[in-house]
Amino acid sequence: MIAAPLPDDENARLSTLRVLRVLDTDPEERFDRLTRMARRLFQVPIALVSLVDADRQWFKSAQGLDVPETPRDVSFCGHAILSDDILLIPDTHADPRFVDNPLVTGAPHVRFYAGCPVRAPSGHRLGTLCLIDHVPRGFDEDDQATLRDLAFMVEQQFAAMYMAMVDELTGLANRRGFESQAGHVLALCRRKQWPATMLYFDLDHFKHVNDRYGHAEGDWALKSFADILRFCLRASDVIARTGGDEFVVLLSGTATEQMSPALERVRTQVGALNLRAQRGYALDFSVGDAAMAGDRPLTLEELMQQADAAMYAHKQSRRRMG
Ligand SMILES: Nc1nc2c(ncn2[C@@H]2O[C@H](COP(=O)(O)OP(=O)(O)OP(=O)(O)O)[C@@H](O)[C@H]2O)c(=O)[nH]1
Repeated sequence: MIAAPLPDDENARLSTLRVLRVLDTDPEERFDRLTRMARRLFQVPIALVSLVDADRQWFKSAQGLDVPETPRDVSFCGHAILSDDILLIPDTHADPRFVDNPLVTGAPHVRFYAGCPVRAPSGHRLGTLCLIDHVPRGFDEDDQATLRDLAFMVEQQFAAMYMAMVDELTGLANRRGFESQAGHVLALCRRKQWPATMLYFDLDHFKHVNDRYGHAEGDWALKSFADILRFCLRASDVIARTGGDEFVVLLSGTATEQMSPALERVRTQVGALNLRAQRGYALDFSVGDAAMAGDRPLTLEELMQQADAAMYAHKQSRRRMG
């Protein structure tokens, strides 16, 4: 058996999957309708919407299969997300990548597989719409076109989820996405009595960038700052653009005294960007923090309010200093 290599965009792909907050959610009719349709149209026993997570493939919708997930290293879909086109295995017994795969030699005895990648609007391939049969079979151009159409309909459902949770300009979570993700992470911290720190960033004199250099330049600055946050923080930190030039970050398992290196990295990268880009203005920000100690639980709203107030105080003090 040959396990699939990781796609080049694996980190960004996984963070898109996290932002969607779709993993381990209940079945939904809008996806089940499409897998039912696929099973009927192609006369196959199994049709799935599979999402490829770090170590597993998890099924958002499964017709004809009773397990909610399988390990990633045995998954066919891990291979299918490596390209934009359909992965077609007419007979697994004739394919050295799959002939001794446990999903072939044991249940569900995959003999035929066709998987069409399903992308988020950002372009990252999240998983597939796939068909499985217990006997080898052909799959002509017409079948492939139909599978692509159905996969497109699955993509539209993910696009709707994505738009509700993601800031289109920067690809970070939006306010709603942040509240959903951060709420979940904070609940985990409270349960485990881990500390957490919230950072609230607001760009300085950003209106001036828009007014003087134009909206497109303002957009570039916002995207650049978002990239810096992504680069400087851990994949497990929740990062969002919650308003025009406002960004928030929830660092989980991090006490206030441990968050300074992360903040220093952000400062250093913003300084480096200003030197490198020479756009005629210097990007700068005010920032406030709020901490939750492991033994003193706070709500997300309380943390956000405290961090916002601290940011405002920082901005005022910078203004006074000129
Ligand atoms: N280019 C661009 N600008 C935006 C976007 N959303 C909001 N803005 C602008 O962001 C600016 C936010 O300005 P403010 O927060 O009021 O003020 P500021 O100039 O940053 O001032 P201080 O925060 O007090 O330093 C406004 O000019 C908005 O029009 C966007 O998506 N793209």
